[in-house]
Amino acid sequence: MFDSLKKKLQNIRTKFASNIEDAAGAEPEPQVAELPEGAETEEPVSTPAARPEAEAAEEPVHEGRESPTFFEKVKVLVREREVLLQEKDVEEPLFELEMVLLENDVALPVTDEIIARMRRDLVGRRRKIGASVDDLVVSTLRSALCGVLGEGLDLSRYIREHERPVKILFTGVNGTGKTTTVAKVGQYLQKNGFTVVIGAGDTFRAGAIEQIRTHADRLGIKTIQHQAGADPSAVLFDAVQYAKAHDIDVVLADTAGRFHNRANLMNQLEKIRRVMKPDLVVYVDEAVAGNDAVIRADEFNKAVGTDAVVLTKADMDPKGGAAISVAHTVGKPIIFLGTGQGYDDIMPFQPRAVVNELLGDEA
Ligand SMILES: Nc1nc2c(ncn2[C@@H]2O[C@H](COP(=O)(O)OP(=O)(O)OP(=O)(O)O)[C@@H](O)[C@H]2O)c(=O)[nH]1
Repeated sequence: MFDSLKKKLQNIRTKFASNIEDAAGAEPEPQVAELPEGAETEEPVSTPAARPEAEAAEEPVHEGRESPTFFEKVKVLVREREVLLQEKDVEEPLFELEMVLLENDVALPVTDEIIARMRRDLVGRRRKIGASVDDLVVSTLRSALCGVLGEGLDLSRYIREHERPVKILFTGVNGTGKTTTVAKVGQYLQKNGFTVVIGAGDTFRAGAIEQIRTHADRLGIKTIQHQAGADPSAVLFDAVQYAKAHDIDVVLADTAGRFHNRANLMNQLEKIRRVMKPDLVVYVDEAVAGNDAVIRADEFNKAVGTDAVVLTKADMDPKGGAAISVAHTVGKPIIFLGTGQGYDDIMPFQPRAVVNELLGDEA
């Protein structure tokens, strides 16, 4: 997943690290204060200009102790290794990062936001480098990426905190993996202890009812269906009634694929919303569509409103641009990533885990 972006980010890390090392090398070394002859009990002090007051206050005080050992002095120096970065020190790697993000389909405003966050975190601020410059780069990059990815949405928790049945309406463009996602989410919820019914609301595409029914039967989930061509609002209304009558926790509503600019289909969706009154409208699109998916999600949200997004086919997406951009652009969380064709191939979207995957690091 996101292999191309991952590899490029690794190169950028190295670039940032080498520029920061150069900048640190150009700074005056912190000094151990000259000790007056015979004054063995003095504290080691680093160059005062290199230390903010708050940190100076954290200096260990060896109260009632003899002079610090040589090892303690060295430890203080390593801990105090700092650098004051200027724009020129990070200009080049920031530009390269910008290019990498754009080439990997990260939307322009999101790229701008990431670069601005990196610049704000690095330039003009005295930063401790400690033992590894790479740690500084990774933590800055991590916080910039987490900043644009937002919080995510824990579906199990949402269901526990809402009145049952919780009604989830899945919408989106044709062929992006909506029906498969409904089945995957059904299994995910069952595994998390919830009961589920599926409404076969795609009455438009030939074979769609049989497709969702086959998935549901395999997973032991009840399907509510009408004839092909029936009014999807009526099907989904019946699914909600069934859930109420049988104390089912969640209704998952499949719908026909549609583009936001197809007025008749969007009116139909509006009617479904009025009749079914979903708690969550989930927009499904494919990660491989990159920026197109982000634009479509945004337009869908403006047209009918969206509460959360699922990005499918993340397993086939080397770039990761849509996954990074969509939440920030639409202002709604990604709830799941689809990671394959099997029912288990679904991953709750946890921004920190995705960033760790991208940076190839543990939290
Ligand atoms: N690799 C991969 N394939 C997926 C994923 N999700 C769905 N697919 C495949 O994408 C194809 C289309 O999936 P569907 O679920 O039929 O798509 P749909 O959006 O319901 O299609 P319409 O009913 O035409 O709107 C199928 O072959 C799925 O197996 C995923 O996360 N990864």
